[in-house]
Amino acid sequence: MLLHHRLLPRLVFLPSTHTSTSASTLLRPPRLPRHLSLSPRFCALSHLAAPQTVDESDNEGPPHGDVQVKLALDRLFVPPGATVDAGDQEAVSARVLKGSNIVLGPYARGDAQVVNADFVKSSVRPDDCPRDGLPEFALVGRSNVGKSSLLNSIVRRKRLALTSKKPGKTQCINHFKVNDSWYLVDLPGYGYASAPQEARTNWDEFTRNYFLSRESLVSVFLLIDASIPAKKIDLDYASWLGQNKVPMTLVFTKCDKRKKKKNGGRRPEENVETFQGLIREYFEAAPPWIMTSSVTNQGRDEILLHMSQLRNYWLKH
Ligand SMILES: Nc1nc2c(ncn2[C@@H]2O[C@H](COP(=O)(O)OP(=O)(O)OP(=O)(O)O)[C@@H](O)[C@H]2O)c(=O)[nH]1
Ligand SMILES: [Mg+2]
Repeated sequence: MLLHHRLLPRLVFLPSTHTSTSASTLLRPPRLPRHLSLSPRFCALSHLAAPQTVDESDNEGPPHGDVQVKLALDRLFVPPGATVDAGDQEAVSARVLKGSNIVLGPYARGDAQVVNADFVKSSVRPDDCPRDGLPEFALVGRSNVGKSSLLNSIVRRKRLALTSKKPGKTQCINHFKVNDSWYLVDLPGYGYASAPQEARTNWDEFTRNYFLSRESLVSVFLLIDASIPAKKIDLDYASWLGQNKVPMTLVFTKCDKRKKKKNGGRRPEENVETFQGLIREYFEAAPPWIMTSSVTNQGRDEILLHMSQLRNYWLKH
């Protein structure tokens, strides 16, 4: 079993019981086999979250009283080691990171600042990646979604990772070491329509092999462009990560883009809400998500705190 699977308790898929609407049918990821629903290993950690009921009655009538508390808590990501008291919603909401559903737990400590960051190497095969076993986070998403820009924003450097207006800029698995103790990994994007089919498939396979084989991978950060409506390819990617039990955080990018007309008439917050609604149908519990902008640095400190708690938990277990 890969070490990083220990961070999975809240990222288990659930086959959807909802009836389809026309919008969600268009974007619906493939149905998941039943055996991927909650396993005993994950149940052992279910005290971390309020219990969830998934029968059809959940859809009947407006939530009220205890039910409302329960539904709200179900939408939070409660990190390993944290407990949530369903009767103390105020205390819980004080621990939720701004622009996210991520609750700050006991593993978030004072190591969430970037002191130094260096490019280490580009690898063309998962086997070529650094072998020092330090924990790492991989940034993946459609070409041009802003992976390299987010990396630069996180480490407060303008050009540590190369960015471009043209999709397809990043090639290979690029490792950047932060504070001499953990890695940020910049990856090639998926879904670049102008790339030759063969090259596109190879990069995709290459990235997915890395996710499946890399023992020091703490979590994948799947970037979604919040300035445009939800794309099926992103839901499919999230679905694939879930089916393969790869821990993930959804990172919404370009949240500074507010020109309604240019962005199909919808604000980033609306696109984020829609994406979450679609993804909720397939997860037993909400995956962690966070809103960011590499232009305003929105979400930068919050991402660092989230990474810190995941890393500290990973190192201790
Ligand atoms: N407004 C805005 N633009 C952004 C943001 N992040 C990235 N961009 C722009 O989006 C374009 C692509 O950014 P990159 O960081 O190169 O994207 P990438 O995902 O690394 O792309 P590939 O390496 O080609 O897969 C660049 O023109 C960036 O300036 C953001 O948060 N807000
Ligand atoms: Mg890039």
